[in-house]
Amino acid sequence: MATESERKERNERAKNAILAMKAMGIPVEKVRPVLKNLLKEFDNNWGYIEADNYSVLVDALLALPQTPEQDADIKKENTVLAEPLASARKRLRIKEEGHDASSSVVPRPNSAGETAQRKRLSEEDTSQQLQLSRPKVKSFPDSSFAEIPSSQKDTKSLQLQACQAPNAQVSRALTVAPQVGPLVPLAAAAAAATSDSLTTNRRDKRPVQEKTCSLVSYKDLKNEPRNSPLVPLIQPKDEPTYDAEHNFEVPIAMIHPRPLLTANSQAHQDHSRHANISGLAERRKGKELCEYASELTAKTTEEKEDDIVNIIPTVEPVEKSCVQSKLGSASESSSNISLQVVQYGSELMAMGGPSANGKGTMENELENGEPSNINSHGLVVFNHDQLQPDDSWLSHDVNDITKGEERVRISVVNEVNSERFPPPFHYIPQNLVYQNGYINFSLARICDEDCCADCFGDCLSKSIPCACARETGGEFAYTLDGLIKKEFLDGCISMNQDPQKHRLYYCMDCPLERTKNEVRPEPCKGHLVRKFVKECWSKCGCNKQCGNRVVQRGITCNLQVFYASEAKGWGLRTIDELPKGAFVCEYVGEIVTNMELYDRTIQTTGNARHTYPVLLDADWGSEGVLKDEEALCLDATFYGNIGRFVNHRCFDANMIEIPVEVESPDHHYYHIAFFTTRKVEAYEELTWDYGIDFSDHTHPIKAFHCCCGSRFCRDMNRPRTKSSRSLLT
Ligand SMILES: C[S@@+](CC[C@H](N)C(=O)[O-])C[C@H]1O[C@@H](n2cnc3c(N)ncnc32)[C@H](O)[C@@H]1O
Repeated sequence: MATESERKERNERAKNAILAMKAMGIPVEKVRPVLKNLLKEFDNNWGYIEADNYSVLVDALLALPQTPEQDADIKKENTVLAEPLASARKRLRIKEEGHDASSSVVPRPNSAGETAQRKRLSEEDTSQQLQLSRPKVKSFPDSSFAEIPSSQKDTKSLQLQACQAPNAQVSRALTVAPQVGPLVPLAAAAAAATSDSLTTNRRDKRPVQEKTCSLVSYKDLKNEPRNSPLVPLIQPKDEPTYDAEHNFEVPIAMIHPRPLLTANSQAHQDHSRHANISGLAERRKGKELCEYASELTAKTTEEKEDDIVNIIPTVEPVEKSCVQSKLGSASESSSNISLQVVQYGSELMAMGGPSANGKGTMENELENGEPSNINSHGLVVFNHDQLQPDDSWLSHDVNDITKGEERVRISVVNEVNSERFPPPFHYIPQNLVYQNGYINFSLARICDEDCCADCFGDCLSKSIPCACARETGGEFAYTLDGLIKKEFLDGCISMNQDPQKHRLYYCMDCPLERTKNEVRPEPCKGHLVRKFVKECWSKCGCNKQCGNRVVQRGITCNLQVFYASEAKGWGLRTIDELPKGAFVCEYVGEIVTNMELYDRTIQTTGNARHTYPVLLDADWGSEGVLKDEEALCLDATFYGNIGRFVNHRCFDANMIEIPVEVESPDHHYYHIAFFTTRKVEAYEELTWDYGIDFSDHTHPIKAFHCCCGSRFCRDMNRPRTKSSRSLLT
């Protein structure tokens, strides 16, 4: 048994080794298994490992495969560490024979601790940093945004771009971005835009003569089964529920190392930069580094060999069913190590192949708390996927896809197939201006009658509603329980389900049509005028806990990203039961102008998986002629929140999108907030109606075949089940 002081000393030495490697740009998780094996190999003799600035360790690490090809070669071996260990042993032998030939084997670190190879790496890093802040999408053939009439025909104001079904093998095409300039946070955009903003106009609207939209009642509704009166909403049939028992613990977040050796990944670059600027991420990394170090040394002793992986509990449990399904087959996974190459656009990236339970071994290990690949000596043999230098950027944190950006953790599970993570994107908790969108958050634009400067505490507790309730007819939209009021909610549901009963505005000069054809735009197809919720904000006197501040407080429900089905791909579900009218999350993305969206769309490849830009047109009708920079939408393809995982359900979705005004009285910009349309069971999938017109065959981009499972499904070409066929007859 090691004494306490020996253990401490080992911890210290392991930490130093890891830090030394980290300083050279080698991530912790790459160092860990190699160091572990070296210690085993050298009978815990640290002297060998520390000699010559850890030269044995450096050599072993540099001998690891750096490319998928090398990887594939070494894959023939049973253990990927065989070669580095052999090389380390050879070095040691040479050393013991008195010939330090390290420089002829691998270039030694120079005084700055940098080998030629590492120097090349850091040069690559720098050149990547000089590239762009956002990825470019390849072109969608014939993908004119202008030709997106589906939601218009459906009378919903959400403009959705079709994207490829997620079960397609080739997903999105993230490549190096065009030089479009940095993202501008909303506050910065606002600051830059305040010079002309001093106005007391309630909405900063244009003069009356500019008003060019006229109120026209909606006719010409096509073919949808929406004439039916409001029907009681039904339980979705395709959304699994689980016997939830919250008594399992999951390991702490995976570390996201500084990426190495990526040839062409802009998203990779962004990912690491994003992680670096996050104080929380840094703190986590520091914590994990120490944990890795102590875990490593603790496990190199005889007495700990059987206990290779520590389970570090986190605060968030996952449901029993998920974990149980993995536990069942974890032990089989060690024999099933394969390399799967997945194409992302033009880039080939190696990803961990599935284990017997359909999951990567690392994932099994992390989630089960069991090392999935322990050899006869009790050593952890890391699979290729765990050692791939360039797949780290692909990895979402399965324990918290938000990476600490939200108040709650949101885990990722896949109980269906071996897809480990959703495609990469940057998690942002709030909308960010991409570039040209004009958004002005100046206090001066909010006049006194548009806020409740004299309020104190909680506006909802007052007998007379404050000024902020005026937008919603003098009554607050929220109940004391923080739910959206039934009448308000039912009004919104009815607008979606029965649009013909509601007003449509037709722009004289529609921004959407302008993007399609600037010279000769087609007539406006019409926009629904939606009801807004107005929340109290910073110019109000109430406090942050005021009941009229719900959306701005962010996500509070326990949610989970899960693999919904092969047909639909990833989805979002609630872990707890939710009452009707509960705020779930916002749809967050980059705020782009319709012109910018159009440019993006025409750069997108035909087979890219594209998330759905959502048009912010809820108040276009009352705004006169909108300038390009005022006609906005949200694109969550590259930057988004969990809202991007919400799948579509025709007609009776359990969530609805409601426009919420928070910082700006200007309804060009607002928040799109999802509220439940009914009680939602624990582990039920959360869905919303995208408003797609599946019968619109003139659309240049084919919509997915809807597998929503609703008896009101509008997609006549959907894959039919027996029961849905019988419903039609
Ligand atoms: C906004 S994304 C939703 C998240 C997506 N499932 C994923 O894996 O990232 C929209 C895409 O999800 C898929 N999808 C959403 N709802 C669907 C449905 N009812 N039936 C089939 N596919 C659906 C389609 O591929 C669609 O293009």
